[in-house]
Amino acid sequence: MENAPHFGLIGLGTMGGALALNIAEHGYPIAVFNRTPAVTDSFMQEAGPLAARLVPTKTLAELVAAITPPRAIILMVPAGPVVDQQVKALAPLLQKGDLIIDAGNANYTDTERRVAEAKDQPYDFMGIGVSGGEDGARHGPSIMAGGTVAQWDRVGEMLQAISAKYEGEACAALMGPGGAGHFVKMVHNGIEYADMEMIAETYALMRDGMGFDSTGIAETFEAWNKGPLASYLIEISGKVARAVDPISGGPMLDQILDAAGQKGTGRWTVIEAQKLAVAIPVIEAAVVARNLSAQVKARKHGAEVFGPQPQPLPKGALDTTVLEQALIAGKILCYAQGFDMLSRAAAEFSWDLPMPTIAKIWRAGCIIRSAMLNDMATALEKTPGENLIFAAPFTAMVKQNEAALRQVVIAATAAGIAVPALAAGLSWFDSMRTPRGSANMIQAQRDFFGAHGYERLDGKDAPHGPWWTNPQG
Ligand SMILES: NC(=O)C1=CN([C@@H]2O[C@H](COP(=O)(O)OP(=O)(O)OC[C@H]3O[C@@H](n4cnc5c(N)ncnc54)[C@H](OP(=O)(O)O)[C@@H]3O)[C@@H](O)[C@H]2O)C=CC1
Ligand SMILES: O=C(CO)[C@H](O)[C@H](O)COP(=O)(O)O
Repeated sequence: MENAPHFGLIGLGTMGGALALNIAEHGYPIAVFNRTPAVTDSFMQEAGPLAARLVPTKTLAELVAAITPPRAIILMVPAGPVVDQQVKALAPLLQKGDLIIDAGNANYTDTERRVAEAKDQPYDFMGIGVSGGEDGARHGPSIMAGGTVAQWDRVGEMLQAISAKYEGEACAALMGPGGAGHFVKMVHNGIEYADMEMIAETYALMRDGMGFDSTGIAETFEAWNKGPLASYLIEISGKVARAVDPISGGPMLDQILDAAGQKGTGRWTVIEAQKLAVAIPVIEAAVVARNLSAQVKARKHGAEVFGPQPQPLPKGALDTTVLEQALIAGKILCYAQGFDMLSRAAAEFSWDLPMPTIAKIWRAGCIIRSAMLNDMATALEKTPGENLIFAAPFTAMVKQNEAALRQVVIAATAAGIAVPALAAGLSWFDSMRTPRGSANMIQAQRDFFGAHGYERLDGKDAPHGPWWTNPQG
């Protein structure tokens, strides 16, 4: 080997193996370790010429010994206790200046804790969010790093080298200290859930409401991928709609159980949004939809008791242009909520989250990459602190597509086709343009039963009442 490695990686699974090859391909020698040694053997056998820049090791001690200090060791293992176990096992082997980088989908609160714990330890700790799936990890992911400027100065060059490039710009950047990188990755995944759910809702409308076959559905997604909705998720939706089941010979989608899995990042986004008291109803609806999808038996029982839904839409109720416009509106509303959550978190945690940069590093490499993110980056740059729906060109796009979103939600609701995320987006939008809402009723109720007080519109003093403020029971 030409140069001894300064980098190491633990966990040669889907992401870790691909990331190690990507790092080696960019000229950084790297030592690798996997819990199951046979995986390391087959990884090395399949590495081809890149094997020359890889050092396979069979114990953690061997791994550490193979890396020249100061070491940077990437963990690509399941989030949660496994990360703590790995850190605990590595700690006695490390020395001052060594750095552990958790690149999995950690909960940002765990990252904050691990950074704090590292202060009394020989090693340093940072958490980075990586998006792009296996292909992204291998050929260029989007990387949301959390840590100090000194840590970024140390590993940022490598992270930028291996990251995706958007018109030559690296899709890797420092988000802020501690858990900031994992927080941004968490919100990325929340948006990913919502994007996927809204696409699935348009799929249901085409399949159940409009009677499209899989070819019609695939052709629609393919056409949308040439317009404002152009994105990785629309692209793969077209591909999965076209895929044929090798067993039945019919559409693959028709053979897949309608129960969505989830590993937690979407749920965490919703939990953190509630803690911040920020409204992200499209993402919340997407998480709820995954929860409901898993209730396969209950949904079957519901159909037996109440009669099955959905019904086909009346002929001509919707067309693919209206559906596309509804999805454009829903997508903008969802991203407006996601970016709002990020800016509220930045204020709450005193993080200087680089909002335009976040949109920029999501333009390539990550699962939610899309054509729209370039305009979002510009909008966040030109009108900092402004909600995306109030920023050009998105105000105009929402105005253009709002009627279609309403038409779709009304038609779907009438036919019993559940569109929770699209409907949540519309409801949020309606709330955001209602100057006189209904919360005066809530304030009056709160004051009635709990003497919680309220503000008068005319600004005059209003201690309580005039209702009964101490009801029995
Ligand atoms: N898959 C994806 O699209 C993405 C995943 N991520 C995140 O990346 C991380 C890794 O995911 P992924 O590569 O998909 O997972 P895989 O299941 O493919 O790989 C997991 C790796 O962790 C190792 N591992 C599992 N349990 C232990 C343990 N108890 N002790 C030591 N090593 C262990 C496995 O080793 P062994 O071979 O011995 O089982 C394997 O190398 C996760 O945090 C995930 O959320 C992030 C972005 C995208
Ligand atoms: O981080 C990712 C993509 O960005 C992973 O693929 C993650 O597993 C997706 O989340 P879930 O498994 O909950 O659908």
